[in-house]
Amino acid sequence: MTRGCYIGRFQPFHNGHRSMVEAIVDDGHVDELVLGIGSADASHSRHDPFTAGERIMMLTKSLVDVDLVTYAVPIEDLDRNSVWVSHVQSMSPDFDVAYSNNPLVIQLFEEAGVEVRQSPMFNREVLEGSEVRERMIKDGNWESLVPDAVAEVVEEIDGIERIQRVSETDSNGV
Ligand SMILES: Nc1ncnc2c1ncn2[C@@H]1O[C@H](COP(=O)(O)OP(=O)(O)OP(=O)(O)O)[C@@H](O)[C@H]1O
Ligand SMILES: NC(=O)c1ccc[n+]([C@@H]2O[C@H](COP(=O)(O)O)[C@@H](O)[C@H]2O)c1
Repeated sequence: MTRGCYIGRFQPFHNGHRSMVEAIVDDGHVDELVLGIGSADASHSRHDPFTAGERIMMLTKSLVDVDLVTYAVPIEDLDRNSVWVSHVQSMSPDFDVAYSNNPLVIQLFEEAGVEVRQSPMFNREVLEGSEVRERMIKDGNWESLVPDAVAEVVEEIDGIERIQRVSETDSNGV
């Protein structure tokens, strides 16, 4: 039995993330997949509007039809990159391979001796968290970039009102 770990902030979970999970399933290398919710402690900002619990709802409901056992595990950030992989391992079920397209994450796992697999970037011109958040703030068409289940969760939690309101006072970038 082989288990993988795919870490992301998922702010929000979008169709690029969903395509990456589908690529992991098609790859056939793992039987189970841990979804690590990075920056789990962050919420209520332009860059990180949604709580870890809300992100767990988004990805759990978006992946009900996927033929893979998945576990969502919140992972808080640490000040020290050098011990971050140990921190991830301490919070997660054991895994044999990490999935990421993030250069720093890839470097940290490889330096710790963990095999890393990447996927192609899917339609990255628009399938990017910052693009989805920008559209949410500007009342653009963000729904087409996320699974239907994510749009439903955003509606349930009044997510658009939240991100628009925090953006009025949060001058950091999306
Ligand atoms: N369109 C995509 N295709 C393939 N992988 C993606 C895509 N978008 C994000 N990823 C990968 O998924 C992981 C988690 O990404 P993350 O949650 O940071 O999303 P993001 O779209 O890069 O968001 P942000 O703009 O908020 O940084 C990273 O490894 C990232 O490279
Ligand atoms: N030192 C640290 O806490 C550390 C290091 C590398 C990645 N991370 C986190 O891992 C996640 C990586 O996800 P993304 O690929 O979505 O950026 C982010 O939440 C990021 O903050 C944290």
